[in-house]
Amino acid sequence: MRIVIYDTTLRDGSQGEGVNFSLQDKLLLTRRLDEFGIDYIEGGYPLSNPKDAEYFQAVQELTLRHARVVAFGMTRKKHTAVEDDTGLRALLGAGTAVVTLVGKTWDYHVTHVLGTTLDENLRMIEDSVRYCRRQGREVFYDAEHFFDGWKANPDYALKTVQAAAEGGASTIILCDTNGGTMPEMIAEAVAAVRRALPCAIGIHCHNDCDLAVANSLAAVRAGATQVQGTINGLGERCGNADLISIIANLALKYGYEVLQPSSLQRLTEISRYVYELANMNFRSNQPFVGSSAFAHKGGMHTHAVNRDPATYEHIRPEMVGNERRILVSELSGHSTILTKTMKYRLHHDKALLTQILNQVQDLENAGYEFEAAEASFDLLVKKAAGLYRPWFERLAYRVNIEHDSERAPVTEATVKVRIGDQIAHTVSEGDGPVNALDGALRKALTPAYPRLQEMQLVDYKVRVVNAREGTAARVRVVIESRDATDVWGTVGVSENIIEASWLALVDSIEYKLFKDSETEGAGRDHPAGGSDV
Ligand SMILES: CC(=O)SCCNC(=O)CCNC(=O)[C@H](O)C(C)(C)COP(=O)(O)OP(=O)(O)OC[C@H]1O[C@@H](n2cnc3c(N)ncnc32)[C@H](O)[C@@H]1OP(=O)(O)O
Ligand SMILES: CC(=O)C(=O)O
Repeated sequence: MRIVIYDTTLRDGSQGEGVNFSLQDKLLLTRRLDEFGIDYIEGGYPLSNPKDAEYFQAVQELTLRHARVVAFGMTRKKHTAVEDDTGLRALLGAGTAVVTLVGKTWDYHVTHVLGTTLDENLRMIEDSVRYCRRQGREVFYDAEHFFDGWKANPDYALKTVQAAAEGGASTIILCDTNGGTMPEMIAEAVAAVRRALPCAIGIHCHNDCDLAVANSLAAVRAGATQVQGTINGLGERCGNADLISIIANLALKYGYEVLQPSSLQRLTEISRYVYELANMNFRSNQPFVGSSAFAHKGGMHTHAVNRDPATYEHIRPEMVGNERRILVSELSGHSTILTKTMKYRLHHDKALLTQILNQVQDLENAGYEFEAAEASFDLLVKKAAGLYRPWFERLAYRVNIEHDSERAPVTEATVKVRIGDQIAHTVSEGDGPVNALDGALRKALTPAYPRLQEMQLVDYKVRVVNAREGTAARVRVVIESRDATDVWGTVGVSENIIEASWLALVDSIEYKLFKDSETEGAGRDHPAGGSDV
């Protein structure tokens, strides 16, 4: 059986705190959602603002393969003729073949928010739906607060959706607008409405009890055939139902047909695209698509996963476009170290693996953390295995910050290193100490290693690791770097934040030099004429 997926990231998603899509963002996302295979894309609320109204004009220029774009609006104002209602005029002006109308279900909302009678609300619903139908639109009807209305006054709640059906709505979507309903209640009400109405039923849940996904699935099990939600669960208050989890669960756990055959493998990609577009951080523990969703840290887990991933994975990560990761930490056992050092073929040397494991545990005890610093771990392994030869020798560094009342602080770093038999002594200014050190170190090294120009530092995180010691506490600095092909993390720990940054920075540069020499052939560019790796 096929379940229709209705995405409201561009409308309800943008009602989430901190979410604001530009017109260009909205058009880009429309194209991506279409490519991903979404059936209906709710593009916005044309009455609300000029950007949304403009979107519906601009979107007509896009050639979409599959998705249908939907405009959203509310039922006519009380005691207003449909032809004179500005909301309906804006909705129809959007020019979409499908419109979604939201109307009131809960009697309390009708009397206290709309300030009208129960009968007038029924007329508002039926008139509005019928009018849009007469204008040639397919109409979806969002029954706002359906489940609260059902609890308070089920007869009236049912009359409101019957009015929408009378008006000609093709699908009635039951909304858990306040997100406070439990799954059994959702299932019971959906089944009851399904028995009472001739049209298709949909579900639209909010996540205030962290149940929006479970509630949406319960509704489908009770007969709903359309699911509304947003990518990554963006939306008002605690958000909407997360379509990422809904799509994966419908397809993989229940075997429903959803979207297109290739959509599932693109789930991780679309999730991350929306985070990027919304300028939000990824949620690493997000089910199915988070970077930790298939990350194994506990030594016992890694041991078993090496034998068969199904021992600690409910699905194969590639089914949703994600990947398995093995994390190194103080919780690692020999199997983790073995897996992470596979490329060095150290499996025969149990003593060395134990030495590396002990070193990781000691360093983590001293404040290091290798989970996000796999490049520093790689250098540690090289050193322990005798595979490390320095690309340069660090002789000295100095950082100076000058600040007077006349101008903003100026940071200057000086670095002295030996490369082969040459000494390089360089100076650089920067936005801050790390930026200045990075600049000076590169100035010193780039003439010998030009490919360092390809890399850049993309993230810098600092954390106090033993806060009770006050200013003598150690700090951990994690730096993320990237070049055209890879992203890597390095770590440094010290009582001095600049020294911790320097350690992480040097690791980052050394890792890049080793990485390039390993891909291009051992020894390339190495001042000693070749490394053993
Ligand atoms: C559950 C949902 O998420 S529904 C979507 C909610 N989304 C938004 O509110 C975002 C976009 N909203 C907006 O841009 C504005 O609120 C607008 C343009 C829709 C309306 O703006 P305004 O006319 O200034 O009204 P305002 O926002 O103050 O109040 C809402 C009005 O809608 C009326 N209203 C609310 N729901 C309905 C409905 N289903 N049918 C008819 N009228 C309704 C209210 O009674 C109120 O009208 P009143 O001031 O005449 O009493
Ligand atoms: C329609 C809608 O967004 C809601 O009821 O939550």
